[in-house]
Amino acid sequence: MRDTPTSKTIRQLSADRDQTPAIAVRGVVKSYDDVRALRGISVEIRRGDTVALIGPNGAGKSTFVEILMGLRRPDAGEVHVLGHDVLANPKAHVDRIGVQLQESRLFPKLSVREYFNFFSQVFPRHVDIAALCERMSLTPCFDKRIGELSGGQRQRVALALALINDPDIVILDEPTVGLDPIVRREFWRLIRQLGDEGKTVLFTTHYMDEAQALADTVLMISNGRLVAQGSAQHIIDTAHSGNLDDAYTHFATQISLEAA
Ligand SMILES: Nc1ncnc2c1ncn2[C@@H]1O[C@H](COP(=O)(O)OP(=O)(O)OP(=O)(O)O)[C@@H](O)[C@H]1O
Repeated sequence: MRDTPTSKTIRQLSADRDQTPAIAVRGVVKSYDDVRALRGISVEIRRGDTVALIGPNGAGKSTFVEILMGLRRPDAGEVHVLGHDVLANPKAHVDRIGVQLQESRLFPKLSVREYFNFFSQVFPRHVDIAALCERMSLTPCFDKRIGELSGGQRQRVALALALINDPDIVILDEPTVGLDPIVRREFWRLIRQLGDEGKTVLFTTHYMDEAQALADTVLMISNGRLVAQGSAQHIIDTAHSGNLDDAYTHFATQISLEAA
């Protein structure tokens, strides 16, 4: 007799699938000619976690994120995103990821409406545009050009575009850079909401207070290596420092001295 799955086994299968890490990376190495950008990164990120990726300029953060997105191929290692083997099929996961570009990369002459229309055509599954605009407080600027908006509004457009396909993983590149303290806090609220909705959020930042305030897990990359990972408090305790700023300096300096 053919084995038909019961509803229990289907539920179990779906529960098992949900336990697949959002991101699982093992032994990832990447060089650009003689520059060793990543020197063996291994990390697992649980679904629904908010993760801050921090590290000095040139540490390898962008290379790491680009590999997760399937835009760059590592020289060695394994990369799984939402259970998909990214190296075997770099496109299988792309419609489940949302990426916030730096607002400065948006074309100033296009309107918010044109951007939203374009992005919603790109993705077969997308959220209700009017509701997304409302949530991002962009309804009054819907027909304005990007060049007419304030920095905070442009950044909200960039975040909204990352959410258009209702992604499971949201990647944010320095989401609050250049924003005033009030708008920055507003962004923190929006990012927390994404976590509350069960989305996995991975953001890069140079602001330690931001990493501390938002992240369940902080990944600290220095010179192509993952030098610390865990909650902000765990990293602070490991470095025997009083705050994340000092812990960051501690680990980054340690690695620079080892590399010298
Ligand atoms: N396309 C490339 N060709 C050659 N070298 C590169 C390329 N992209 C990055 N690199 C080098 O690889 C190293 C890691 O760069 P990466 O951009 O990943 O670091 P980052 O942590 O994102 O830096 P930043 O915070 O400045 O954006 C750096 O030494 C950088 O100069």
